[in-house]
Order: sequence, then C-alpha cells, then structure tokens
Amino acid sequence: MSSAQGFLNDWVESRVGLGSNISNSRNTSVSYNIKGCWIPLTDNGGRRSLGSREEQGSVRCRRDEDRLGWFPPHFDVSDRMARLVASDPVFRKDNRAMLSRKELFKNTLRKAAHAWKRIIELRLSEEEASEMRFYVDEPAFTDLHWGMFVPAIKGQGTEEQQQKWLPLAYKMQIIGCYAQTELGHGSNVQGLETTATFDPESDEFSFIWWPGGLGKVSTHAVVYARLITEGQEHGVHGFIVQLRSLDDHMPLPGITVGDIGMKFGTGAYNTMDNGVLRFDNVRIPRNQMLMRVMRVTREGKCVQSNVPRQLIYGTMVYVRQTIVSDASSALSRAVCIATRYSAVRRQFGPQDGGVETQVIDYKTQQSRLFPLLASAYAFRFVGEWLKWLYLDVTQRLQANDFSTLPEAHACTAGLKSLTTSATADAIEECRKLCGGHGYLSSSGLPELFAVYVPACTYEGDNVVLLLQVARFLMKTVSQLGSGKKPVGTTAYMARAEDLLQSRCSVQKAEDWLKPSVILEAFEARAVRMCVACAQSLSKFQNPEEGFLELSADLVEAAIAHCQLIVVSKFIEKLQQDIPGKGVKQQLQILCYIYALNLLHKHLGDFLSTGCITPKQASLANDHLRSLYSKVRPNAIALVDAFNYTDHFLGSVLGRYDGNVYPKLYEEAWKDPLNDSVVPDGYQEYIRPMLKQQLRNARL
Ligand SMILES: CCCCCCCC/C=C\CCCCCCCCCCC/C=C/C(=O)SCCNC(=O)CCNC(=O)[C@H](O)C(C)(C)COP(=O)(O)OP(=O)(O)OC[C@H]1O[C@@H](n2cnc3c(N)ncnc32)[C@H](O)[C@@H]1OP(=O)(O)O
Ligand SMILES: Cc1cc2nc3c(=O)[nH]c(=O)nc-3n(C[C@H](O)[C@H](O)[C@H](O)COP(=O)(O)OP(=O)(O)OC[C@H]3O[C@@H](n4cnc5c(N)ncnc54)[C@H](O)[C@@H]3O)c2cc1C
Repeated sequence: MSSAQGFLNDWVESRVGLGSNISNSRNTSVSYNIKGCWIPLTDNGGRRSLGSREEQGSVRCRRDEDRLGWFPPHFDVSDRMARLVASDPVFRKDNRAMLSRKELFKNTLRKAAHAWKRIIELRLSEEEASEMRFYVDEPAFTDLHWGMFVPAIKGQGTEEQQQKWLPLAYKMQIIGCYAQTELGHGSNVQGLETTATFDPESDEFSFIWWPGGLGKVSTHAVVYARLITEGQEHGVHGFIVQLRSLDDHMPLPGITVGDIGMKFGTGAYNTMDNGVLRFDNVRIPRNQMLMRVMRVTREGKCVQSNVPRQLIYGTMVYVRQTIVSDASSALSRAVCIATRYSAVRRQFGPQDGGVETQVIDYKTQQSRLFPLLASAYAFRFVGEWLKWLYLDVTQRLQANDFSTLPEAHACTAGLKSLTTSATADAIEECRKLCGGHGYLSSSGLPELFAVYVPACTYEGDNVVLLLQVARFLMKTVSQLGSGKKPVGTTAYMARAEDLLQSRCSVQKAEDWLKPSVILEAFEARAVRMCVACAQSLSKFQNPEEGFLELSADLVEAAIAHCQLIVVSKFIEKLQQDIPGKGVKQQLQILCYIYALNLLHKHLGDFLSTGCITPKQASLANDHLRSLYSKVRPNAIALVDAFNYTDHFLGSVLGRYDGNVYPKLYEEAWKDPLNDSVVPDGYQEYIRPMLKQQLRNARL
C-alpha cells in the first residue's frame, strides 16, 4: 500500500495473506531511520532556558522550522501526525489521574471515534493512522482490534475466512479483541481450560471460557480454546465468536461479559476495558474456527495443513515485535523529560556564591541518565531490525519455508522481554533523576510508568519468554557437533570453540573503542554461559527436571544472548551511511556507552566466565566515564531528536522551552483541592480538632 492511498480503501482492497501481516510492512526496510536529523549547532534562537552547556555541542536536532536537507520519510509522517494531534482540541490531554473510571473510559471512546473519523476524512495511510494512534497516547480497544484481532484473522484464517471477516474489521463494522488468557491460565496456553467441542449434529461448537479481553466495546473476539472433536483433543485453536449484538450492543445469549475493574495506577491503563467473559453453551458455526493450521470437516474430522502448529502463536510474535519499538518510544520519552529537566535543575555548586551547578553536570547523574539515553537509541535500532526480521519470516512462510520461525520466535520473545524490563526500570529511574518533582503527576512520569509496566507481563511474562529463548539456545548448543550450522543471531555459536578459549585483547582504555573487541567480549560471555548451562543440563537424567532446576541460570544466559543482539545491531547500524555532520560520531559514543554500561552492570558474568580480567573491567569503566563527557554537550540535542511535542510529552519538567518553575506553579493551582481556599471538611474535622486542642490548652 502506498502512503498516498486511502487507509480504509486500501486495506479493504488489499489482497490479504500471511505476508501482509505487518501493518506497515511496505515501509519497513533493513536500514534504520531516526526521527530527526542533525546539523551543526548554530544558535538556539533564544527560545530555550535549558542552561548553557548544551549549546556548546557540535550537533543539534533539526526541527520543522529549520528543514534543510535529509529527512527520513518516516520522520515526515510522524512529525505531521504529532502536530495534527497536538492541534486538535478533541485530543487534548485530560488530567487522567483526576477522572473517574467512567469519565476516563468515555473520553477514550470519544478520542478513538474522533481518530477514526479523521482517518477516514483525511484518507490517512496505514502508517499515518498508526502514527496518529501513537500520538493520541491513550491505550484503547482499537489497539487490540488492529493489533491482535485483525492480525489473528490474517495469520490464522484461511483465504475464505479472511475474505469474509477482514472487510468488516477494516471498516470497523465489527470490533474485535484477542481473548486467550483465562482466570487460571495465561502463560500456559496449552493449559487453557476453555473447550470448543464440535457437534456434528448441528455443525456448531460450544464454549466455556474466561478471558482477559475487551469488557465493554468488542462485538467479536478471537477466542482461544482446546478443540475437541469425536471425543478427542486437538490442541488450542482460535475461534471467531460474536459477543454482542450489532444492533443494540447487548451480549448475545449465553454470554456474560464485563470489565475486570480498576488496574494499577490512576488514569494509566484504566482507559482500557480489560474484560471478563463467560460462555454458557454458546454455539458458533464450524467455519468460525480459524483453519489455516488445521481444518475441521463437516463430519468433524481434523485435517492438518502443511503450516506448522506454532503459527497459532503467530499473532503474539507479531505483537511482541511491535512492543520492542514501543519500548524505545516509552524510554525515549522518559529520557527526554529527565534530560531536559536535568539541564534546568541546579543544586549546590561553587562556594563563592556563583551560579549553582546544573544537575546534568554531576557524573552520578550522567552515569544514570546517559546509559538510558543510549538504550533508547539502541532499542530503536534493534526494533527496526526486528521489523525486518518479521517481514522476512512472513515472506518465507508464504513460500512454505518455515526454517526461520524458531529464530523469529526466540528473537521477538527475548527482545520483548529485555526491552520492556529495561524500559520499565528506566522510567522509574528517570522519575528519581528528577528528584521530588519527578513524583508529581505533572512530570508525566508516574503515569508513563503505570501505563508502561504491564508490558513486562502482557504478551508473555518476561521470565517465561526468556525461558523460551533459553530452550532455543540449548537446542542450538546441542546441535553444534551435529554439523547443523547455527545461523542468524546464533551464527556466533559456530565459533564456540574459539570463543571458549579467546582472551580479550584490551590493554589500555581506548582499546575498548574497537567494535570487534566489544562484540567478541559479548559473544564470548553468551557462548560461555550457554555452554555452561548445557553442560549442567547434561548431568540430569531427565532434561525437563534439569531445565526447571537450572532455570535461573538459563534466564541469565538468555539475557546475555539478547544483550549481544542489541549491541551487535547497534554496531551494524553504525556501519551504514549516516547523513548529518557529527551524527555518526554521537551514535558511536552512545553505542559504546550502551555496551560498556552493560558490561559494567553484568561484570560478574564477564569475570566469572573469564571473558575479561579485572584490569580490563576497570579500563572499561574508566573509558565509560570519559564517554559521558562527550555526550554531555549534545545531550539536549540527542533528546530533541526524538521530536516529541510538548502535547505528547505531557510533562511540565520536560517542556521544550525549559520554562519549568513558573509552569509547575501554574499547574499546582489547577488542582481541584485549590478550588477553594478553605477545604471541604474543615468545619467537620479540622475546626473541631483545633477547638479541642484550644480547650485542652486552657485546662
Ligand atoms: C486512536 C485510534 C486509532 C485507530 C486506528 C489505528 C490504526 C492503527 C494501526 C495499527 C495499530 C497496531 C497497534 C498494536 C498495539 C499492540 C498493543 C498490544 C497490547 C497488548 C495487550 C495484551 C495482549 C495479551 O497479553 S494477549 C495474550 C498473550 N499471551 C501470551 O503471551 C502467553 C505466553 N505464553 C506462550 O507464548 C506459550 O504458551 C509458551 C511459548 C510460553 C509455551 O508454549 P507451549 O506450547 O506450552 O510450550 P513449548 O513446548 O515451550 O513450545 C512448543 C513449541 O512451540 C514453539 N513456540 C512457542 N511459542 C511460539 C511462537 N510464538 N512462535 C513460534 N514458535 C513458538 C516453541 O519454541 C516450541 O518449539 P520446539 O521446536 O518444539 O522447541
Ligand atoms: C494490562 C494487561 C492487558 C492484557 N491484555 C490481554 C489481552 O488482550 N488478551 C489476553 O488474552 N490476555 C491479556 N492479558 C493477559 C496476559 O497475557 C497474561 O497475564 C500474561 O501472559 C501472563 O500470564 P499469567 O497472568 O498467567 O502469569 P503467570 O504465568 O501466572 O505468572 C506468574 C509468575 O509465575 C512465573 N512463571 C509462570 N510460569 C513459569 C515457568 N514455566 N517457569 C518459571 N516461572 C514461571 C512468572 O514469571 C510470574 O512471575 C493482559 C494482561 C495485562 C496485565
């Protein structure tokens, strides 16, 4: 689909198939784009009060007003959508923490309906619509409709089923959710208790089920249940089930559906109607089972297709891939707030009464903040790469090549886990980096944290996902001697023998500036941890027992492997042509910071596996410290490059103009508690208490 074409028409008309599973696949490429472009710093136009040091930098983010040269196409779209949303009063940021659940939810419905109206009116492309959703910045039922319901039908439905359901879904004439998790089973999908029993008499299924899904909006769901025909079980499959009437939105007979109640935080993810659903002998036609993987005949016979069973999990692979890019967005947002505020905030300083020090100039602040800045870039690049990997695997699947599916599963699962855990921790760290004001709602950080943390759980608990990576790695190690060459992200394991013996060549701090040295240290660490786990596993008679016993070590090995992927994709990125004066050098510095900070944080792994010596670790740390000084002059430019509008950031501390204190003061007066000078409850509680004290004092 070209972005010039209308989003709605194009989606409806496009030929559906597994290969079109990625929403913005046509815009995906192996190369990377960053939102923003760089030119030598000239002046700051007097617009900002973020202190002075950053103005000494050699690079600076270009904003709309100084368009001069190269812009990645994605930047244009993203920038346009950011401004469209920011200038539309319907999309104004409510103070979500202050709204009741009902108001919150209704506001979300209003915004989602308005977004859809604008998408149609403006004939937005898929990429534009997706950017609009991003900047509206409110979790909504539409995420599940477009992000899971539609992909589930595309990935698991037959051509016929797609032709029937997708046009309805594309026009939003039906709204769907992804109903897989039960009260008692989430991670263990094969353990789902919901059953779909085929009844050959009536050509229908019946269900009993308890989901996490959409409690108030969806008319339809893809429900996952264990298929039973002729008294036999045939594993978990997806079924399209209508939940509510398309006339009056009432639940259909046999269906009990509602919201599961308030979740973590105020505002935050409570804009979403996560739901409870119960089926009592609900019957659906046979052809509403998604049958790409397995077909049930009119007589109730199961016919397996040539597509692997694992494709039933395909929607999760797709969404996990999108979650990695989202991690970079959430992280860059928090880092943008913390970095700008750190340049505004001054504490302590010269004893002679001179101006106090900007907190961003403290080495401790830099050592906490700059690795997070580096991670935001690292996750962006690995997210782009993962999109490419996903596109590649879907194209191969179309051609009946299933060989890269296990790797795609391991990469999406592992990187989803790594990036969401790091991002959730980073948002909280950014809050602390902003001191007391970071705890204010108006900093934007508390809500960002509350909205973001469930990403560590949904789409697969992060530990459960790392155990999937570990299984894949153990399989790879076990095949090393068999002549089967590891490929893709495990290709380095082919050099296992060398990597088990290798000695790090670093002798002085600058030696850590060689990408090959860094890569080899990370490869050696990952191989050694994997091989050590494999050796320990081999001592168990029962491998499953061994896997359970060693699971904590296996998770560590999986993390080492995933960190290697992120580091290597960052290094690969730097081998490409990167336009803009000084840009590549800055990215190089961030890449080293990302890698050396990981090395510092996981020193135990590197030392205990003998990959590096204590002396080399100390040199790495010396070098890391010196890199912070190189980032400092460009720190503000590096966060401006994310090109976030103040509307999107929703943070007084992260304002582009740095005008923090007057705005904090202004914001405080907006609180409903300040509507009256004397608070409600004064007469009832405070006055009697004060009078009592007075009486006691007189006695
Ligand atoms: C404002 C309005 C705008 C409107 C318009 C906007 C337009 C916008 C356009 C686009 C918007 C897009 C938005 C996207 C947004 C997305 C938002 C996301 C919100 C997320 C909400 C949350 C949803 C959920 O949580 S859904 C439920 C998720 N559940 C899980 O993740 C469960 C986790 N568990 C599992 O995955 C599995 O059970 C398991 C893998 C842990 C275990 O499986 P099991 O079979 O029991 O075990 P195992 O034996 O280990 O595995 C068997 C073999 O299968 C392989 N395998 C496992 N998983 C996969 C896989 N996924 N893919 C491939 N292969 C897999 C495994 O390796 C084994 O293989 P082997 O070879 O036999 O070893
Ligand atoms: C905000 C939100 C939105 C959601 N949206 C949806 C949705 O749209 N559709 C849907 O179907 N579901 C949805 N879910 C459900 C979500 O997918 C599950 O909660 C998730 O997959 C985790 O499963 P669980 O709750 O069973 O966790 P559990 O598996 O019960 O995890 C509990 C603990 O046990 C540990 N654990 C579990 N298994 C193992 C193991 N084998 N080895 C070691 N440790 C283990 C985990 O690490 C974790 O610490 C949503 C959840 C949230 C929070």
